[in-house]
Order: sequence, then structure tokens, then C-alpha cells
Amino acid sequence: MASITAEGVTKRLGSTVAVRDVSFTVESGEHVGLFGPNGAGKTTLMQMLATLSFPSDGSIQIGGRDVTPDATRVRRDLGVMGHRPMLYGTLTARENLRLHARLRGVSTDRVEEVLGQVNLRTQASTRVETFSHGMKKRLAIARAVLHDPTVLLLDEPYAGLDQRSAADLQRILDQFDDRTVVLATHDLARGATDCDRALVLVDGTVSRDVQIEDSATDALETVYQRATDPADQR
Ligand SMILES: Nc1ncnc2c1ncn2[C@@H]1O[C@H](COP(=O)(O)OP(=O)(O)OP(=O)(O)O)[C@@H](O)[C@H]1O
Repeated sequence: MASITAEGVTKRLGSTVAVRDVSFTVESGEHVGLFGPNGAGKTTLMQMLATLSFPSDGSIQIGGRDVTPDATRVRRDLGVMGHRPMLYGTLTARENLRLHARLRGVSTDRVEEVLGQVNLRTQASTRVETFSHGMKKRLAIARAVLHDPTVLLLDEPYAGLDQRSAADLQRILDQFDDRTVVLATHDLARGATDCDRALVLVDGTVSRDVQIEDSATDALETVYQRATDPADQR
């Protein structure tokens, strides 16, 4: 069953066409990596999937609902981890999650469960402004999954993390393997491991839409290179 359907999606930002006539379907439980060079339109597309902005033309359906009229309902199905962690530095990790839990109608038991899933139980009473980047990322994941969404949208989850923190985060994300995932990243190796399929965006359009066989980073790198190198377009 299709979890996400984008049909002819275009997004104009001032005089820039950031996303141009993009169409794709993501099946329920599928993990799709969104790859592309700087300025390709990944964040713009992710923001539309997250209902933070809306297509100028075309439509996006998530869980069978059109995001434009039904954004409030669609958001219940979405767990979003964007560039900014959306956390309050002066609150503790637990207080941050309890605040979101109250807004979402989620129990405090679920807060404790999720703190455990992201390995932050022992730091739960620490103010977030003292957290490392990696700890903030883990808490941002906790916030994103708190209401048990069916679709996870992860924009550059590994950005700024060292190898160990990235590996820790990847293990945490593995726990949410049963969800539909759209993951935008420049990290082809982690993207190949995390995803079943790659969409390569170039200049706002989908240049490649390929399956990723057995976490094959080399094959993905070749596809990426051919899609993005003007001297190697074929
Ligand atoms: N608010 C804005 N106003 C005008 N143009 C914008 C705005 N935001 C982004 N753009 C332009 O839209 C295009 C796509 O940008 P976007 O941030 O979606 O790319 P990206 O693939 O996420 O890049 P990166 O990998 O650098 O994060 C770029 O040409 C960018 O300059």
C-alpha cells in the first residue's frame, strides 16, 4: 500500500524553482533515501512532506490524505527530525519530552520508554543546553517517535556527528525499521545501509530512482556520480 504519493510536485521560492514536477510513490514500510548535491531541493521537498510548506503545483498524499487540506490530520502520522532539533535548552530531556507528550496526548510512560530506546535514561534529568550534538540528535529522534508515527522524515540525521555517534544513531534508528522512512542525507554509505531505495535529486527533479541492493554503497556511489556529474550524464 502506498504510504506517500507525490504527483507533479513543484515548489517555487521567489524566482527559484526549488522542486520541479517531482512524482514518486513510497510504499508502506519502505525506506527511501533522498540524495543530491547542495541546492538540489532535498530540504524543500522534505519540508513539503512534513507539511511545513505546501506545493506551488501538484499534490502530496500521506496515508491516503492530501497534505494541503488535511495537514493537521497528516501530522499525527509523521515523525519529523529536521535540521533544527526543536528542543528547549533550559529544560531537561525528560521535561522536553513531557512537554511534547502533553501537546500530543501521549502518556508519561511512553516518555520513559522512548528515553530508554535512545539511551538517554541516565541523562534524562540533565538540561539539554549541556548536551553534546549527538545527545541532542538522539533526543530529537525521541521527540520524533514519541507519538508512534507510521512515517519518519529524517533530514540529515547524521550531519555533524562523529563516526561513533553516527553509528549509535544508526543503531537507534534500526529500532524503527518497521516504519515508512524518508531520509535525506549526503552520507551515501549510511544511506545505502538505511535505505531500500534511492531517489537522486538534481536541480529540483528526480534524476534517478533505483533500488539499493544489499546495502551496496559502491553501486549507489556510481548511480550518484552519473546523476550529478554534468560530464557523466547518461
Ligand atoms: N527561502 C528560500 N528562498 C529562495 N530560494 C530558496 C529558499 N530556500 C531554498 N532556496 C533555493 O532552493 C533550492 C533548493 O534548496 P534546498 O535547501 O531545498 O536544497 P538541498 O538539496 O536541501 O541543499 P543542501 O544539501 O545544501 O541542504 C536552492 O537553489 C536554494 O538556493
